[in-house]
Amino acid sequence: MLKVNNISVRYPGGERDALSNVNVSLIEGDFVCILGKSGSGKSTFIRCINGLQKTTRGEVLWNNTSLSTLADKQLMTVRREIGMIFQHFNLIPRLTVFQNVLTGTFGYRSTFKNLVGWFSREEIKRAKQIIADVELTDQINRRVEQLSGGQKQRVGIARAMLQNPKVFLGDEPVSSLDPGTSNRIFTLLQKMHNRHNLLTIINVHNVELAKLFATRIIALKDGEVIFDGLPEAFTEQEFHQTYHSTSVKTKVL
Ligand SMILES: Nc1ncnc2c1ncn2[C@@H]1O[C@H](COP(=O)(O)OP(=O)(O)OP(=O)(O)O)[C@@H](O)[C@H]1O
Repeated sequence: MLKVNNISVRYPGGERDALSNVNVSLIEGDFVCILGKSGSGKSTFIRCINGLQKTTRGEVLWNNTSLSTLADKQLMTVRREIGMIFQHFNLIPRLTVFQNVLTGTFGYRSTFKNLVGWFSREEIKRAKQIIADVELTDQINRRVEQLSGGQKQRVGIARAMLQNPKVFLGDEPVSSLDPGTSNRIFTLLQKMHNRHNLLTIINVHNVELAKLFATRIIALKDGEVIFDGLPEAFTEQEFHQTYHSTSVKTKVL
């Protein structure tokens, strides 16, 4: 489904590669957590996967099609199948839960319909169902700026789900949330993941969460993959290598 083929990224003016020779193949059903210290390349990796960041070398293939060969419009079609959630939620604060969730349909609609805010009966029904799935029915008409962080992330998840995605990408979606709320958000992500047989890829700083929820862990260090395997194989030693040690030793299981 997703093949990351020996990619490297060097930002303009950068002294070293932000990502270096990364090779990964992922399929639907994989729930992948990306671990690594700040600056190890996690966000750059996510941005390469959805085509927001061009690679300096190598290529990202979705179902055997290289992102680098796609025109902007085709890239938008690929992105429509990728639901994104963000650390700072990226919602429209003055709009309600319902209105924010409905923006998840925008990739499928004409600019005119988006501008005038016309939604079909089917879109409205689905939005209400998904809001119920994330347990926010009682908040549906509240402005998003009045919600807690955990509730905002639920809105983010609902908006992404309305896109009908095949892939769920999260760039540190629980970094600003407390441990209990983070756990509940991951539980919800896992529920959506299993129900729709998604490919889920989440950057996370919390190793415990990764070990609890991921089916596969990838650890980055200085832009290189130093671990790729099952959560139970990510032991104290791998933890130390990822977050403390200066030497880079790859372990792919
Ligand atoms: N737009 C940019 N221009 C130049 N350098 C960048 C840019 N974005 C990231 N970098 C550099 O690339 C490297 C990887 O950054 P990236 O944001 O991918 O790391 P990260 O693991 O996601 O970090 P964090 O956990 O702090 O979000 C870092 O050295 C960073 O300074």
